[in-house]
Order: sequence, then structure tokens, then C-alpha cells
Amino acid sequence: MEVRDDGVAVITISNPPVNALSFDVLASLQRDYKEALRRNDVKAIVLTGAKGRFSAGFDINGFQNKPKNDKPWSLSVDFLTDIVEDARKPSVAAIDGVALGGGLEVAMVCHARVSTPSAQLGLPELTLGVIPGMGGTQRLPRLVGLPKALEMMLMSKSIKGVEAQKLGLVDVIVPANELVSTACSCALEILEQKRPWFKSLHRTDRLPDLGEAKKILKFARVQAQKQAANLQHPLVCIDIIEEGILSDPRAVLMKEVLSGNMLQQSQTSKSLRHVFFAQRATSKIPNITNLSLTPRRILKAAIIGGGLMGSGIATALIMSDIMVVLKEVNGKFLDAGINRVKANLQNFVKKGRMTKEDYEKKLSLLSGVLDYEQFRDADVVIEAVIEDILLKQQIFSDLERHCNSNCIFATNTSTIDLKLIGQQTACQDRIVGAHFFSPAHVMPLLEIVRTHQTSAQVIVDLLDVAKKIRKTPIVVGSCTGFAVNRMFFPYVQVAGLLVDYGLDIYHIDRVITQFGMPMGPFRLADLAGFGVAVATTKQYYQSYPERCYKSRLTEIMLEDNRTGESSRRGFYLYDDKRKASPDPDIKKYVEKSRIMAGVAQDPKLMKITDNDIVEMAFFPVVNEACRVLDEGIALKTSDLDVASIMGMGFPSYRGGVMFWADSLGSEYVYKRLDAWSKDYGEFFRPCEYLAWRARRGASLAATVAKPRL
Ligand SMILES: C[C@H](O)CC(=O)SCCNC(=O)CCNC(=O)[C@H](O)C(C)(C)COP(=O)(O)OP(=O)(O)OC[C@H]1O[C@@H](n2cnc3c(N)ncnc32)[C@H](O)[C@@H]1OP(=O)(O)O
Repeated sequence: MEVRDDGVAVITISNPPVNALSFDVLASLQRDYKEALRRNDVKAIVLTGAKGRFSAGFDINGFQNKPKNDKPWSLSVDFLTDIVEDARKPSVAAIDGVALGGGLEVAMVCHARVSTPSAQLGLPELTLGVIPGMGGTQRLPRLVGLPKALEMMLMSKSIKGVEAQKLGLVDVIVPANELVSTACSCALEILEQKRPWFKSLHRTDRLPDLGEAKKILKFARVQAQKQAANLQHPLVCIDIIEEGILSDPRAVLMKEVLSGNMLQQSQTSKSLRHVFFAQRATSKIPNITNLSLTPRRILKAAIIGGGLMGSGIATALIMSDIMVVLKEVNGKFLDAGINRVKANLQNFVKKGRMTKEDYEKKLSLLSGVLDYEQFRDADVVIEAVIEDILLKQQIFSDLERHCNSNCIFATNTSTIDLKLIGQQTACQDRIVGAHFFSPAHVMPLLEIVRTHQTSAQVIVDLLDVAKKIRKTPIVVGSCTGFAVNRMFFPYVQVAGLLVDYGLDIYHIDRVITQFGMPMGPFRLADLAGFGVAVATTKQYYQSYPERCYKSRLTEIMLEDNRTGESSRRGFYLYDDKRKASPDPDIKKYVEKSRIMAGVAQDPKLMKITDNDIVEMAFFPVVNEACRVLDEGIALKTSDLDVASIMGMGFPSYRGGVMFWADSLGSEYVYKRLDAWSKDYGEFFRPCEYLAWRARRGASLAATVAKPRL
């Protein structure tokens, strides 16, 4: 705290890197505040954050080890409300960078807020499975109105300073260099009654009347249930907001704290907090990111192949202002590729994620070519042609001749061993996998595949590209399927197995969706198209024949020209609006598949519960993920959690597939797989990594596998 000559005490929150509100920081804030309120030479208070960041909110590490407190609401009620908000000295928050969660809540207790135009303000607590716990549920609706507050909290949507001013959350917008001085003037003006002295908690002018409020809240409940039926905390948040509108908001502050504390203990919150840190940990690679290497600037990328993947990758790059040269084999294919990029961008415009002006700007970064002439000054090349080893080898030899000696050579292969691809080159150190997921401009994950020859610099460079194009990277070793597809294949196969043994396709899809996947395995197969599925499954059968279950169902359906959603006939039938409905005719394909597999309906399986179906669907995924770790293909279980969430759609509120399995116990997972392997064969046999942990009662995350590339 620093007291200025004009009598304003400036308190600066300082806790690098994001000024999180740890218990120490909060204790020091309380001490400074009390001193400022006591001192006669202090007339007003300005609260700000060090190094251009107000505060990212409560320290998420602190959820675990909260000190026991007889009055858990003392911070929110006794201090923030009764001391700060009700003080006879005005407080103004000076906000730059982020004011999120508890950060924004403290700012809302102040009597006014001054912000930079680009500051980011929001209450994202629900993404961590908790609700705002320092008055946010009560003050935000009173400042920005009920509908906007609900949107910001339930969708964890933050807003920029400029919008916050329009909504009434921020009073004054100024450039960063005038922030603190303006906030000080503002505080003095409030004291001199030249500005209103607002107490956010007691404002009612922006709240709708009770009838209207009830309608808005009812709609919000329906939406929250639709979005994630398994989650309780959004409903708790809505209840608390409602109670504050109907009764005394100060009393509801206590309830907010108690509900928040209860939610912190929930499995949902533990899972979501795990995901928060797991996501940040994916880009920390031992012996790579701790070598103090500086990422090189990637200004220009060249992409070979303008198909679905190539055009998606091109879109992702130009969206982040990286210049792209797209190469195809002839004019017709090139036009098609460029048109795909245009369609992707137009979709963004349609959805309001991009202006028409931006569309032109981004598109101007793309050029199409038929030869390698413009590859000379490319910083990175991404090859995205069909999965043909000879073709890829030829391309990489050509690249070595046409590109500069620092250029990174990346391949988007999802199956072929990287060592084979670069076999005919002398630049294995620059060869790396950049495995995007379809559609590449939408899916948030990027698998960075390295061989033992890929240089650390190249990995650091690609990690930086991932950050620029807003993808979460996971760094993995080379093998068929890498990490994500290796986890995905058993999931597809077990669905086929369960149907061959007698379970209903639509029932499986329903159960898996209820568990929290965006769709079931059969609906997903329809969406992806059977052609792709059959081709990639073959690769998997070849590489891991000892543990495959070969259902013939999709092949049989393909023979009858059922190819999935694109032909409107897959496991489901699709109408003009692409609405899926079950097809009773599907039985005949299932019966044929069962005969070809030589299995009969299993009476035991007919009696299994929905929970059994979920475990049968995902324990094989866990088993394969254990092998991926054991072989050193992935570095840590939390990387596989992120991969399962972002690559497969596993519900984040279950923490990812390994975290979820650990919540059930390695011994339990092992025992179930072992029992199923006796009934249904090798496909379910638990691997040694899992068996070892089960024997010792250790968690799957207990030790980090040694990388063996
Ligand atoms: C009582 C209250 O109502 C409860 C709360 O306030 S709960 C907290 C609510 N706040 C949030 O959810 C904000 C979470 N943070 C973020 O969204 C982002 O970190 C950010 C936008 C602030 C910054 O993003 P970015 O610049 O990309 O940096 P990012 O890598 O995410 O974070 C930098 C570091 O700060 C850490 N960090 C960020 N927010 C944190 C927080 N609230 N608590 C503890 N650590 C935090 C990250 O783990 C990371 O640590 P690392 O370097 O060791 O990996």
C-alpha cells in the first residue's frame, strides 16, 4: 500500500504470474484495508494489480487446503461487505489485464471501476465446478442486469472493458498509462459527491421485476439442464441468484459461501480443477521446455494437400495471422481446397465470430500454388496428403531440395511411422508430426509427434505455433495411432462387440450420451462416415492384432451403400434437417454381423446395467491408455486426460478418462477387465501396467512413465 500526497491509498495486489488471491494475499489485503480506513491521512482507496493484471481470482491451488473457519463467510460478509463496501471512504478498482472470479468480485465491492479497453472481466467459476463465492452471484446481476449476468456466469463468458462500460460494470475507460491516476481522481470525486457513491449490493435499478426475473431464471434452468444434465452446480448458482433477488442479498451472501464450500468438495469440482492444471501442464516437456530455447517466429507456412484436413489446417493458421501457401497437384483440386477455406471462414462470419472485413483480411493471407517455388521462405511445411508412404517419402525428399535448411517439416499423418516418412532425407531432426483433428479449424487439440531424432528446437517451435492458433498441444511418441487414436480404437471396437453379443445400438448410444459424451459411438460413426472408419481400423488391426475385436457391422452396411450421415443412411436415418432417427431395419445387419463373428446373444449381457455399459465402453480405453504410457508414447496420465476430453469428447467434468478411472480405483478397473476377458476374449485383457498398479493399490497417475520413443 502506498499513500499518495492527494490522500489516496493505492493498494496493489502482487502475486505473480496472475495475482491470484491466495490466503496470504487476502490476509495482506485485509490488513492494508483496515490500515487505510483507520489512517487520518487516507481519504479514499484505489485497488489495482501489479504488472498490468488486476487479479485472476481466488488461488485455485488453495481450494484443497482451506483453513478451517467458524465463520466461513467472514471474508465475503464481514470484510468485503461490512468493512469495504460500507466504509466511509470510497474505493475504486483500477483494472487492467484480467479481473476474473474473485478478482472481479473484489472489484465489484468497490464503489466504482476504471478499466482499460482491453481488460478482461468475468466470473468463470462454473468451469471449475464451483460458484462465485465472494458476492459475485449477487452483485453482477445488480450491475449488468439479470440476463447478461446469467450469461456471463453460466457460460463463463468474460467481456472486454469496452463492453463492460456499455453494460455498467465499468464506469470509466482509460489507456493503461492513465489507469491509476484516473482511478485516484475518481475516488476523490466520489468523496466530494461529484460522482455517485454506489454500493453494488444494494442497487436494484438494473434488476427486472419479480415476474420477469422468474421467467428469465426458469429459462436459464432449462438451458443449463440441456447443456449438461449431469451437473448440479449451475442450478445451485441460479438458485442463489434467485434467492438474492427475492430476499435480502446480504443474508444470501452467507449461503453463497456455504454452497460454494460444499461444491468445492464435489467430485465434479475436483475433476474440473484437475483439467485446468492438466491443460497447462501439456506444454511442459522435460528436457525440452526447460532448456531455455526461444521459439522461432513462424510467419509463413506451406501446406501440401487442400483436402478436408489441409484446408482446415490452412484456416486455423490464417485465422491466427500466419501466412499460408496451399499446394495442390492441379488447378481443379487447388480451387476446391481454396473454396473449402473460404467456406470455413464464411461459417465463422455466419456465426458472428468474424466480421466481413476480417474475412477479406484473413483470406488475403492465403495463396494457392501448384509447385514448390514459394516454399523457399516458408518457416514450416505441413504435409496433409493421403496416407500413402511412398507418396509421403517422395514429398519429403522434394521438400529437402526446395526449402531452406531451417524449415520444419511436419506431417499430419494419423498412422504412419514418422521414421519411415523421412527415411530418404538427411533431415530427420526437422521432421515432426502435427496431427490435427477434423475439422482442424474447430477441434482444440494438436498432437505433436516426435521421434528420438526430432530436435528440441522444433518441438519448442511447434508448441508455440499451437499456442498461437489456440490449440492445446500434447507431445507424444511415434506409433500407429499415436495417443488419441490408440485410445479411440478400443472405444469403437467395444461398441461393435457389445452389439454382436446382443446389446441394442440405440440403447448403447443413449447410455453413453447420458454419461456425458456429446454423442454415442454409433451416432459418431455416422458423422465421421464409415469409409474413414474402415480404412483406419485396418491399420489398427495390422499393428495390434493380438487385442482387436473385429466386428464386421460397418463393412456389411457399407456393402449396402449405407455410409453414414452423408448418405443419410448409417446406423440412423437422417431427414432433410439431418435429424437422426433409429432404423428398425438395422436388425438384419446386426444378425449378419453376429453370424460372421460366430457369436450368439449373451444372456448375461442382456441383464447388465447402464453403469456396466459405461464401464465396458471406457475401461478398454483406460487399458490402452495404460499401454500408451507404459511404452512412453505419452509422458503423463494428465496428458491423456486432456487428449480424451479434447480428442474424444470425454466429459471434462469427469476429469478425463484416467482421472475418472482413478476415482474408481485401479484394482476395480483391473478386476472388471479381467473378468470380461474370460467371457469375451483377449480384447479386454488388462495390460501389465494396469495389473502392476492394481496389485499395489496404486493409482494410474502414481508414476510418470519413462519416455521411450
Ligand atoms: C471465490 C471465487 O469466486 C473463486 C474463484 O475466484 S475461482 C478462480 C476463478 N478464476 C479463474 O478461473 C481464472 C483462471 N485463469 C485463467 O483463466 C487464465 O490462467 C488467465 C486468463 C488468468 C491467464 O491465462 P494465460 O495468460 O494463458 O496464462 P495461464 O498459463 O493460463 O496461467 C499462468 C499461470 O497462472 C496459473 N493460474 C492462473 N489462474 C490461476 C488461479 N486463479 N489460481 C492459481 N493459479 C492460477 C496457471 O496455472 C499458470 O501456472 P503455470 O505457469 O505454473 O502453468
